[in-house]
Amino acid sequence: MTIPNNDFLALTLAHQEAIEPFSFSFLTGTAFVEDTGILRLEPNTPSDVNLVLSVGVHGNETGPIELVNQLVSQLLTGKLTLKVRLLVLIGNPVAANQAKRFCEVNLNRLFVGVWQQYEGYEASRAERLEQAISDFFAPIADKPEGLKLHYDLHTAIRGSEYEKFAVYPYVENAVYHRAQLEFLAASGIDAVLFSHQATTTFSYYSHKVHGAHSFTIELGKVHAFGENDLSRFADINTSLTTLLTRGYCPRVSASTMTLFKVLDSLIKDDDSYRLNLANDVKNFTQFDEGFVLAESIKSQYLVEKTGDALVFPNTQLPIGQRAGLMVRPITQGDLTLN
Ligand SMILES: O=C(O)CCC(=O)N[C@@H](CCC(=O)O)C(=O)O
Ligand SMILES: [Zn+2]
Repeated sequence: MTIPNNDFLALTLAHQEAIEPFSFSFLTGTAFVEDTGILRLEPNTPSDVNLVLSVGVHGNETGPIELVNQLVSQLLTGKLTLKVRLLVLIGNPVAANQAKRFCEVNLNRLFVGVWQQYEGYEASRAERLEQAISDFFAPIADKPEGLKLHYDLHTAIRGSEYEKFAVYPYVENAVYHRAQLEFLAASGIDAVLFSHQATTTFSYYSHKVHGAHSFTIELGKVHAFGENDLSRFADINTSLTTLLTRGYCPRVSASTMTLFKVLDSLIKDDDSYRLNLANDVKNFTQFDEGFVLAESIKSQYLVEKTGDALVFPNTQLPIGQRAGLMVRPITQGDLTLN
């Protein structure tokens, strides 16, 4: 058995809950469909590069799903030669079939074991996705030369002053990886946010638990299946193609990217919680010092310094969840890079 038409996305959507595992050979490797939306490709020639590409952790963020599905198809048909170990994860196939961000709970808040506190589809899917990554990295546990990479590709709910941006998950020693920043620059990323605290996102999970170089990467605005202009992903398509077929991360100077440190997470603390901004305000909109950006009967958030900006504003979520990230521009000189 193979993947019909080399279309892993179609197979996944047609078997959204489960699929019997199967494997087959293709020109430059072996493919293992391990579960629905979980595909491992092993190259014929051994590689120290172990790459996880996850997409559709939010079901309605279809652009990256189409992009990665196209790359997988090109590998399976022999148009591209596989030179790295690759794990492709379509995060939330059930929500994707319903064109929804999630069914019951936001999957991207359930990692690092938080799924244990929940029941239902997303909780079991978070457990399955963590297991898939653990299994994928297991063979290189004792190999210091093994490079672990995880790029979790998303699209954002609203427009953005920086169309493409990455979230660098919290790094305890605050030493950041120059080569990975340069890879992000080569991938057409316009801005990077450096997280200030541990979270329960997928990218934080693979960094914290597996020591991977891991990022949430936002590639533009959400569109429905079939309505994405894949030419807008040309830079990351090229950089991922180089990584897959040559086995290294292409790099250009990181100086093209605007860098931000995350100052605060805004937390929805009550049903009365609201953000004082128009619905169509873009990510990275800046505010003046003292502006009351968020308020509820329990709290008020005043902008600390003129120029501080807001990313991911959203109040359509349960109490206790993140309603936005406050960020402030920094320079490369503010960072320790290795
Ligand atoms: O546009 C939005 O408001 C959300 C887009 C999105 O899904 N972003 C991720 C970021 C994850 C991270 O902080 O690393 C999310 O909210 O899960
Ligand atoms: Zn998302």
